[in-house]
Amino acid sequence: MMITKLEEKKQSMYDTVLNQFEKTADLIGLNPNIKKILSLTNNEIIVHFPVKMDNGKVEIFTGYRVQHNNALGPYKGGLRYHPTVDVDAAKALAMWMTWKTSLAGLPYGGAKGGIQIDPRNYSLGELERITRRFTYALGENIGPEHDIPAPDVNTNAQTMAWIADTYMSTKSPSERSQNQHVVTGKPVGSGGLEGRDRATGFGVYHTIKLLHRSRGETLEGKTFIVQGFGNVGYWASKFLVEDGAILLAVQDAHATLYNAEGISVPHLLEHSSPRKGSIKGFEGAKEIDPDEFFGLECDILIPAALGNQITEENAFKIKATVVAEGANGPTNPEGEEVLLSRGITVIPDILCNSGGVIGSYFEWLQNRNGELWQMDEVLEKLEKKLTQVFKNVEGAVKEKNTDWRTAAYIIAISRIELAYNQRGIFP
Ligand SMILES: NC(=O)C1=CN([C@@H]2O[C@H](COP(=O)(O)OP(=O)(O)OC[C@H]3O[C@@H](n4cnc5c(N)ncnc54)[C@H](OP(=O)(O)O)[C@@H]3O)[C@@H](O)[C@H]2O)C=CC1
Ligand SMILES: O=C(O)CCC(=O)C(=O)O
Repeated sequence: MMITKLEEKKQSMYDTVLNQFEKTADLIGLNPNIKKILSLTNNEIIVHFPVKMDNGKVEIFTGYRVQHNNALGPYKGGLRYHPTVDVDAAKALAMWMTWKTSLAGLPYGGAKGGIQIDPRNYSLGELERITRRFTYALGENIGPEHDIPAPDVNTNAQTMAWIADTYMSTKSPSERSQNQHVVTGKPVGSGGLEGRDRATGFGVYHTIKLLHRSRGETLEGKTFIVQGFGNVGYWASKFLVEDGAILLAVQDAHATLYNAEGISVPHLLEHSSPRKGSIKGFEGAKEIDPDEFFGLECDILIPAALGNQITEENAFKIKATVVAEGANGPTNPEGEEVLLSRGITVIPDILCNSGGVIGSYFEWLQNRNGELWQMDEVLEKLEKKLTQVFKNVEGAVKEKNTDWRTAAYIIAISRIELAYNQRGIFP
């Protein structure tokens, strides 16, 4: 059977996460029974549901929720609306969530899902109806103590508000308010956490800062380039520039922009927001060939878009000395081998972008306890938690004399192994 380019890409995202897992499992001598369990996903839920479009016609949509593992707590992870969403992509992304929540020491497992659509093709009203029908179709496969979705690519606080409202409406009046934490990343005012919007980007920035600090450097004058100017790319850029770094180039799905003098983050946001997120046409930078992006001279590269962007085909071009993975799975194993052999430090996704799920955990606690946390309190707690997680990984890098991803995986997988062993199931 002929494999299309797109299918090859999706296939390799799942291969990537399995390769990373198996490498660590072998390194730490993971109990073979636990290895078997973690190699597979617990549940793969696929739902088909009808939605009436603005023109009166009915379209059938396909939605996914893959629950990888819940040894440490309820399943947790985002929902993505994108044409590349399918069961393999969701499996890979769900596994990454398991490692991420474990590494961060959160009482969660890992899940991911979404709908295979390009949301740009639908009106706001249609997106609302699609989201509500998807939630209804998922039914009790999600739940505040069972599986808690959150925003990911092309979903946001509004999407989460529709999900929470639909899910809560299926409960009896007395139970409704106890179910608000069925999703995190909600709008502030509807149970959302102050600061969850910036939590992932803040984490990307903070881990980059900590890495530089551990080398006796600051971010003042450091140059960086960002792929993706959505939630993660924007907030990471904003915090970095506020700390003295210079944004040289930005790439999204529609354009690649470059300015040797630095790109203004607020101006680029102002330009891109009303145009549904695209940076194309921004006057504060020149548009360059997308193929030039990874080879640009800079200190830090932040992939903050989709998976499998840094591969053996372009890793040799990268000039940055630090790759900070805002996206999930942006580097394939072959690409990483090239980066490491060239002395480039990779801050792995499960550490670098973990600010998002840590923020989600705070929101979940806030809802569960009927509290309202303030922005300064949230950012302080987030910074403290991220610093602790970073130091744990840094310690393992030194102790095991290994790269950052392997160190992070050793911690994450060992914690899950310990939980299984403590239950006494696998002598
Ligand atoms: N949101 C969160 O809290 C978290 C997100 N992540 C990960 O971060 C990444 C980005 O997520 P998020 O910022 O939320 O998503 P958004 O939807 O907010 O933004 C996605 C960005 O990626 C760009 N993009 C899409 N396809 C391509 C492409 N082929 N080449 C270049 N750029 C592209 C989009 O461009 P365009 O607008 O032109 O389509 C957009 O700028 C994902 O990998 C996600 O899983 C990880 C942890 C938490
Ligand atoms: O906030 C969350 O629960 C998960 C966010 C997410 O999807 C991710 O970290 O990749």
